[in-house]
Amino acid sequence: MTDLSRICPSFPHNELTNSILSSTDAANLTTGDLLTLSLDALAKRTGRNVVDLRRFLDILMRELVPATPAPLLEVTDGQGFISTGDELLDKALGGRGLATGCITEFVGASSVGKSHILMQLCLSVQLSPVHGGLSRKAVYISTESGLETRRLNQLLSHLRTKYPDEVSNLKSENVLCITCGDLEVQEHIIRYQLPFLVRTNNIGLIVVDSIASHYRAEHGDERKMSLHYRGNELIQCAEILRNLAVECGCAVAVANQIRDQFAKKNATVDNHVGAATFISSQPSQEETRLMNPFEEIFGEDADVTLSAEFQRAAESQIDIFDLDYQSRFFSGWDWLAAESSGEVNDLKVPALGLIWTNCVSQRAVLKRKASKRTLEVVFSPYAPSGQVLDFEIRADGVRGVGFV
Ligand SMILES: Nc1ncnc2c1ncn2[C@@H]1O[C@H](COP(=O)(O)OP(=O)(O)OP(=O)(O)O)[C@@H](O)[C@H]1O
Repeated sequence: MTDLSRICPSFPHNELTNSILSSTDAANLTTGDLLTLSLDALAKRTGRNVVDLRRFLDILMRELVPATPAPLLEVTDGQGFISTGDELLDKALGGRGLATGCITEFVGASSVGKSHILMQLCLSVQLSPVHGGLSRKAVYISTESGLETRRLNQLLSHLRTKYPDEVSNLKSENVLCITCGDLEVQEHIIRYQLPFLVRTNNIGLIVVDSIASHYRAEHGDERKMSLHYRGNELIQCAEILRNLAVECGCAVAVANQIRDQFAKKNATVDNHVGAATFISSQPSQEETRLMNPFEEIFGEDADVTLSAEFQRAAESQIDIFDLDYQSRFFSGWDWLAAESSGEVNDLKVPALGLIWTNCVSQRAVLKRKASKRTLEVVFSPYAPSGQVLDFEIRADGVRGVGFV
């Protein structure tokens, strides 16, 4: 590869890398091609199998991604923040809460607490700056079941009790709610209605809960989801959100329910065919029941979620590795380590790919194991990554318990 020695002088040469490099050279591929083409495309162009290519790419990515994290941005005078209302949660996000002017993504499985945090922010933004708000309203775009007004009102009444001097500012009407029934409506709203709403209503926070559900619903059943197809739609919506954040000085917070794909415990993932790794068989009812340790991850809904998702995956032989390879890398999931330790049984990747990751300035991953919930900022210009905060969901909001 002609440009690799220039871009990555420290690239390690061994039997595997030299052999792949000779194939990529022959196919005239640049380092950029290697980072952007799908594994399928690379396999076709080089005639190499995806397992070797993946190993090679993992090595390449490790070399390219600096071992020391980039320094955090200094907070400038113009930079706004919305406090989450919880000191530890604010700290996890960099000290003062959710930054304005960019997109922050909260990633996690169902019931982990994404909506709770987002609702809390919809109220916090209404507080005056002295209490961590912006004295502005919020737009809540719901792509699922709509805004849970009962929960919002519960949070609201707690906040009003906490800040009696802010009662006149804190109103549920200050959370403008839009529900989108399908992807077309979602895109139409983000493209046309949202900009008008934000510019004319003193909006300090835009929430999308959740960004991926319609993309998953409308493209999810295809065996190979096309990142290119989704990418165009996504990039345009993300650009609108980001531009509004910058132009209007508001924060954008999106929930992203991770895409959950399953393989049976103890290496059922056994069949590498081209870019696809197949889940080998549909589990029996008994097997499905036995796998309900997944409840730890998915909470009380695990029965329903797991069996339905698993069966769909097994029936359609969903390709679990071809999708979102880069996204998985950026979300810190180490395929090689998981493979070698035989833990290829808990595959959870954000539903959207690299193209979406590139639009997001901050990503916080929420996890749940039994009753314990954690939040970790994976990347952020203001918060150090790797800090894991234990948190609880309470009627008065999300509360940090302590850093792990
Ligand atoms: N009023 C409430 N008070 C306390 N906890 C609540 C309240 N309403 C819901 N919960 C709990 O909060 C948890 C998190 O729910 P939440 O809706 O925030 O999850 P989520 O991550 O947004 O899930 P999804 O992706 O399915 O929307 C759930 O376990 C739920 O039972």
